[in-house]
Amino acid sequence: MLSNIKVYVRCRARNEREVAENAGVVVSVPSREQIAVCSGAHQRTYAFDRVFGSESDQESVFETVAEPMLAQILAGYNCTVFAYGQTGTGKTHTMVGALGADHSRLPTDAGIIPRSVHKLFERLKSVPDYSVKVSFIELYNENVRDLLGDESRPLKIFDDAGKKGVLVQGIHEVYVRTAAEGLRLAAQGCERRQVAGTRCNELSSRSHTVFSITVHMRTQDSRKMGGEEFVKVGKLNLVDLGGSENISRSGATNQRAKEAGMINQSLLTLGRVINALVANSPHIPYRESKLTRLLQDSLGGRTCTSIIATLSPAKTSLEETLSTLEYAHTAKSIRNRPQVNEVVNKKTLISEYMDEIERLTRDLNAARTQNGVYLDRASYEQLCRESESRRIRVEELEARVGGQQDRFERARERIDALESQLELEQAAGRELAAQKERAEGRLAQAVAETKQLQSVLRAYAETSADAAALEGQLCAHQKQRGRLVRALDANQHRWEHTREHVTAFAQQLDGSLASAAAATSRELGALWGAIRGDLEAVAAEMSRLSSSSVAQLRARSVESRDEFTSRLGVLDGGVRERLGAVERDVAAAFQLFLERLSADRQLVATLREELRQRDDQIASVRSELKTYVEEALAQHRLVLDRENEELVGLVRQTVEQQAGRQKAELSSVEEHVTSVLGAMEQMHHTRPDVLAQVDSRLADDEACVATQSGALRRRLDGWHVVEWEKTLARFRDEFVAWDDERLQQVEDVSRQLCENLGRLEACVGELETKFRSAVDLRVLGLHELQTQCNSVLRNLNAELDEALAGCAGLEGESKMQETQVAEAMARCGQLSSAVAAVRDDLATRLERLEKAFGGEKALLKRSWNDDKENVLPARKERVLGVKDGNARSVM
Ligand SMILES: Nc1ncnc2c1ncn2[C@@H]1O[C@H](COP(=O)(O)OP(=O)(O)OP(=O)(O)O)[C@@H](O)[C@H]1O
Repeated sequence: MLSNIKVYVRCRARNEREVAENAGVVVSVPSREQIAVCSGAHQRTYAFDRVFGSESDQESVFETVAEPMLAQILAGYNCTVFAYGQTGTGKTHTMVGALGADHSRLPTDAGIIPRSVHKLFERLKSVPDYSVKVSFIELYNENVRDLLGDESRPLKIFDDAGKKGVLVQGIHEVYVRTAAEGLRLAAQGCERRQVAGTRCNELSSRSHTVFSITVHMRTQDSRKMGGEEFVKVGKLNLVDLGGSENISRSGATNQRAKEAGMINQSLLTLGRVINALVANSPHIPYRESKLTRLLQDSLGGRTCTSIIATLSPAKTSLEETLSTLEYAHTAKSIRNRPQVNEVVNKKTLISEYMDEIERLTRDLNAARTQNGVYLDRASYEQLCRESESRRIRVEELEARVGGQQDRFERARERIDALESQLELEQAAGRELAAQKERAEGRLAQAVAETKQLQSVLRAYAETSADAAALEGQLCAHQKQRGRLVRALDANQHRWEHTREHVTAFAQQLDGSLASAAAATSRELGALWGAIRGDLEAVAAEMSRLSSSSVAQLRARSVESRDEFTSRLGVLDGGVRERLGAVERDVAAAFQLFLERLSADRQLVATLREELRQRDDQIASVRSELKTYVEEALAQHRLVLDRENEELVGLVRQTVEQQAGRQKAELSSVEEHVTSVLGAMEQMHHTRPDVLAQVDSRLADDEACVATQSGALRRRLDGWHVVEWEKTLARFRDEFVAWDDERLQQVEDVSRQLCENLGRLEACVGELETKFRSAVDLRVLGLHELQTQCNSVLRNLNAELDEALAGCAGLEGESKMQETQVAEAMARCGQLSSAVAAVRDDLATRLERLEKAFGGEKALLKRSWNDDKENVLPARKERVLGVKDGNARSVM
């Protein structure tokens, strides 16, 4: 039945290079079966069996493309999946993907090959008897190379006329019993594959590869086959084509350009084959390239085929994308005629065995007729293949040992890295310890300062009694000072009073003087009136009297004058007396005032002296207090120094103890590392021994083979053919058993090595964990210490703040007291200067009064003397003249 080959498209997301180039996206997936490409203003849409966008994962691709094929393989069909596309679009990712280190499990990114192997073995669980073999070849520069066998020998492709297919001569097909084995071989083949970095792909495949899985299944179908047993064969070819590459764009040169040229050439032929198939051309150019020869059966043949075309969405790959889509679209029209492979029944098998016996008989005859061991070509080739297989096995084991050596090296490198990390950690630890020491130093300093402050506070507290006493003294002095100030105030009062008194006295004096002057002028007026009356009476009498009586009158006048003189004398005496009394009063008042003044002066001097004494006392108390505090501070500083030293010693001791502990831990870790390194070294040294052991075992094997073949040769002489057949069969069995045993031994050695490595890795892991936990523990310890230090520092700071606040309060109080004292002193000074000013003012006023009084007294005296000397005689003369005139007129 004809069926079209299935074509799928997978478009990945933009890769890093395309993102860096800011390449636009020209591909979109409108539906599960369609893909659209924008080419300028045009958009082209292509339909396929399924389109996978960038979001689709490996599992969905496998489930859609490859999983359905597994059922067909188990039904006895040949199936092929191949990936086609521009370089770097994800062919290898789709076909191989991730293989992982543990081949018994599938990584998430596992591609079609590993998933097919796993799924196949899962499905085969229901098949009673089966065998699975895999092969892996690559087509590199038009040479077929065996990726599981000898790569250096190119394989030949020839047509298998009987089976109507293409055979690869000498291909190494390895039987696998588990999926893990299949994956291991796939990984081994991938490692051997030709890859190189190009501008488009860092790990570009430079070849086409075919990974084939062949399944033989023994089944029994009573209905169809008449109960006969038969063997069914199915085959899955998984092809990862090399990427088509625009050499001018990829910038490939030399070897890379040659590889790209070869890949492009074979892909071109593939395209021509596809076109010819689609066009139903009578000639299909399969033989034009080895690729098309290998894929001959998959393209237009009896195989179920699927193609996955891979694309980049970037605008920069538009040309290649369109070309790939055209290619894939054309391939959709290829029609295959899938057929079940021929089943092999028992008869066929017997006839195959007969052929084998015949071949062996030919060997026997050849051995009989010639000296030495002679085999026919097929047996020889079989033996060669077996020997080659053993050689490959040895190579594999060597590679495994090499791999293990690499792992050893890596483990050693890890240990080196761990050691250097350890050193770094140690340095970091040292740095941390130094930091801790510094922090502790700061802490110690803070503690010392705090203690100092505390001791100062204690000193304050301890000396509080003395300070209180001193404060009491200070208070007493201040009270005394207050008293003095009050006394000064009282004194000022008294001064005020005295001043008022002096003013009143001066006014009184003024009044007395004024009344004395008024009395004197009154008396003088009365005297003058009396004299005038007398003179007028004398003049009247003189005018009446005769001149005779002039003498009489003259006598009377003399009498009057005498009387007047005596009356004047009386008046003078009275005035003098009054003036003397005033003078006495003034002198007494002055005396009193001076006495009071001197008493006040004395009082002021006493007060001043007292004030000075108080000030001296305050100063002495203050200096005493200062000395006391200084002494207390010095004492406490000594105590603090001692405590500080003790604390530093304690901290140092703790740090040393901790450092010792850490050192011990580190040295134990180092010892552990050294022991592990020693063990590794030992293993490293014993590795050649193990290899030598393997070699010697192999040599033994070879010797054994030689012995066996000698024995065989000896036995062959004279043996009957039937016996020979039996012996040969036995020998084969023995050989297989012996070979298995040897392989087992080698595998044991290898397992042992693996176990050692595992132990070593566990040891390294343990060491690493231990080291990490030690480091973590240390870091934790340091963190705790830091937290403790921080909290202690915080507490100390709080205490310090409190202490400082207390000190500030005390200082404030003391300053306030000092200010009060200073203010009081300033007030005293002001008062004393005010007192001095008042005193000076009073003295000036007294002086001025004295001067005024003295001037007035002198003026009064002068005017009195003047009057007495000038005015009174003139008046007297005038009176006498008037008296004389009167007397004359009388006469
Ligand atoms: N669908 C995808 N999802 C995630 N990564 C992808 C996808 N397709 C390709 N890649 C990544 O792109 C890079 C190139 O892919 P890959 O090697 O499979 O390309 P290629 O077509 O095989 O190239 P070449 O032809 O040069 O060998 C790889 O790193 C691969 O992991």
